[in-house]
Amino acid sequence: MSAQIIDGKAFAATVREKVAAHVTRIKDENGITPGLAVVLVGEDPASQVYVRSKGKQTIEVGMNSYEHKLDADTSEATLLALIDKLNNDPEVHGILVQLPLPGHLNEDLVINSIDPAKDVDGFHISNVGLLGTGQKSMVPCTPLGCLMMLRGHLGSLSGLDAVVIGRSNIVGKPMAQLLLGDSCTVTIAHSRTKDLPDVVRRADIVVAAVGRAEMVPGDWIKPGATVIDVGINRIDAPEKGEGKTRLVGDVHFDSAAKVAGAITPVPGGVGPMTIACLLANTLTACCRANGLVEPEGLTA
Ligand SMILES: Nc1nc2c(c(=O)[nH]1)N[C@@H](CN(C=O)c1ccc(C(=O)N[C@@H](CCC(=O)O)C(=O)O)cc1)CN2
Repeated sequence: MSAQIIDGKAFAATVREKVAAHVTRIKDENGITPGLAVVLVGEDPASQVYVRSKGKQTIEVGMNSYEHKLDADTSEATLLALIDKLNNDPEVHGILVQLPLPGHLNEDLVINSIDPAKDVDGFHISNVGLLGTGQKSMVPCTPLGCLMMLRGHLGSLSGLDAVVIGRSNIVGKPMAQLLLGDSCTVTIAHSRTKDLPDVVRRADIVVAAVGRAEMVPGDWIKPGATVIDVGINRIDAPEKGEGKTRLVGDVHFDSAAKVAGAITPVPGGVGPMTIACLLANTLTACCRANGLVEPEGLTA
């Protein structure tokens, strides 16, 4: 293995430290405590873990955490009424509805009912439009975390060839916008892209966000490229014992690490940055709502 490992846990710890320091300052100087409301509908086990972790980390950086756990059969009207209440609560600066939602709920409708200024996920159509036009917005947490790690590792991204594999609204599209904002030449590749291996081989930066275990092998990677693996896929691991599983990314780590200049691991890469950036976004939303100076280096 020759690639440098980009340690997402260490990056996330630094982000949380910066957030905590700024939270202390605005509490002391302005008497304001940022508050994050997280809404979970249903009992999806992974979502329960993420929501618990979000609540714990919110409190650890000194912010207020408000958790709303609703039954899986909650009606759309009930969920929208809760969001309306949170939109109008001055103690709540950030609102997040954990995804995925149960199938009977219209995800777009729910997300677009959140006050864009409190939309710490950056999924509201207003924030999508602001980001796409290079204006100040709330930036989706996972792509923001990827950008912070790329900047931290490479310094300037200007002029680099970047390929984003995956075109989801949550990761692929906003990631491409952020890379463009940092003056990369950006290609968005997806399941219909012709000659995907050749497209990836041209890239100085590869962001893999397709959700297919180990889909990108090392021989697709340009020597020295920086590889950011967004995928979190659970696969069988018979080598660990019967019925055991392990997490892998969208990139085949062992072969890619032999060629890349740097690579994020799974777990311990992009994932921890997602929650750290949620805390950063909540702080940013609080500062904007109160006309306070925004913390430096915590947004795009
Ligand atoms: N409203 C939202 N819903 C979802 C988002 C989101 O950003 N906003 N992202 C994902 C889930 N997610 C946060 O919500 C998330 C996923 C993974 C991790 C993480 O730290 N992963 C670890 C591995 C965890 C494990 O062992 O299973 C890692 O990669 O090291 C954090 C947050 C979907 N929903």
